[in-house]
Amino acid sequence: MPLPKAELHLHVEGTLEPELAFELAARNGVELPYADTDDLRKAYAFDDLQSFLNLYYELMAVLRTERDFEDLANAYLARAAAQGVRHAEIFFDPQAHIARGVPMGTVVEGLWRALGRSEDNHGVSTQLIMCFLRDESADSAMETLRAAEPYLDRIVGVGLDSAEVGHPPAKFREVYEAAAALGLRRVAHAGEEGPPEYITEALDVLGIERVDHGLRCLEDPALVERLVRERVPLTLCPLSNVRLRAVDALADHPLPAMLDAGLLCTVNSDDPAYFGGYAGDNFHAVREALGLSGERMRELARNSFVASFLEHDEERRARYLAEVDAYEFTGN
Ligand code: HPA
Ligand SMILES: [Zn+2]
Repeated sequence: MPLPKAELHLHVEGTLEPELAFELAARNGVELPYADTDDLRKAYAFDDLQSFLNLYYELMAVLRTERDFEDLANAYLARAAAQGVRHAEIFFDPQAHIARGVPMGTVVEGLWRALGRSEDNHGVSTQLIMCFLRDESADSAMETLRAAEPYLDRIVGVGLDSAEVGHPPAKFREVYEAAAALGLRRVAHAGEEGPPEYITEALDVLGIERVDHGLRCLEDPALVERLVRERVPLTLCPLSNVRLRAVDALADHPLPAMLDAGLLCTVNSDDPAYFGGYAGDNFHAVREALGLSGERMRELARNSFVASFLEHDEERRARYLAEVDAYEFTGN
């Protein structure tokens, strides 16, 4: 049995495996510019975030109907459950679908067909976090928030993703204020490729409660001190960092130093179909490459539940934490 964990940084569109991409392409009559799944997999060699995003947006063309989004989410939830994920807070990118003529309702209702039954079908509790594309305009983000208003009972919070450099968080001040006024939780990608100043700005201007990635905080000791003092969680994605060349190799990942510094680090998969693994694969990989002890692994699992948005159900959080404490260490 794998170590119980929460997944807090997972783009549902990034769980689109090549086999499902071809199946949905055939179902929807979408032509993919790849001969077969092997040919597609050859395109999974990235130099940086943008080279990944190009393929990520291209493959989304196969997602068209509610059933497509339902199938995508169910495929993820089955894999996540098998790797010990007990709770998942799942990002989605509505602007990338709306731009292709797929309405917000199709995306949210389709995902909900899987998420609404996830506890019964997969034993995984879920929440949805709607991300804005930071390389699109602030007006577009605000329109997206308005389009989501009929679905807010299904959305716990907002996030910010896509190409980071050149798109500082403050661009989205008003939309985050509007999201807060609607009672939504707030997170943002910051310090993945962008500078540590973007992390500070996301905290101060956007009022975020968790930092997605946040790796580059290490360049600013005062910021590290603040993140420790304020117990701000970081959702790290180690296999993603290797594939997008934020670190040279997993053995060089600063996770152990970050834990030693007292940062509230969590380990997540980001875009598992593209980066070589799901949540349990990331746990296993850091344990092997960095020689983490069982107690360190347990700390990461505990952190994932501590950092999750389970304030509406503290009993559940306590139950998950008790599962971590009771876990007998053999693998991950
Ligand atoms: O890793 C990521 N970073 C930024 N945007 C993204 N959108 C999907 N995955 C990512
Ligand atoms: Zn991400």
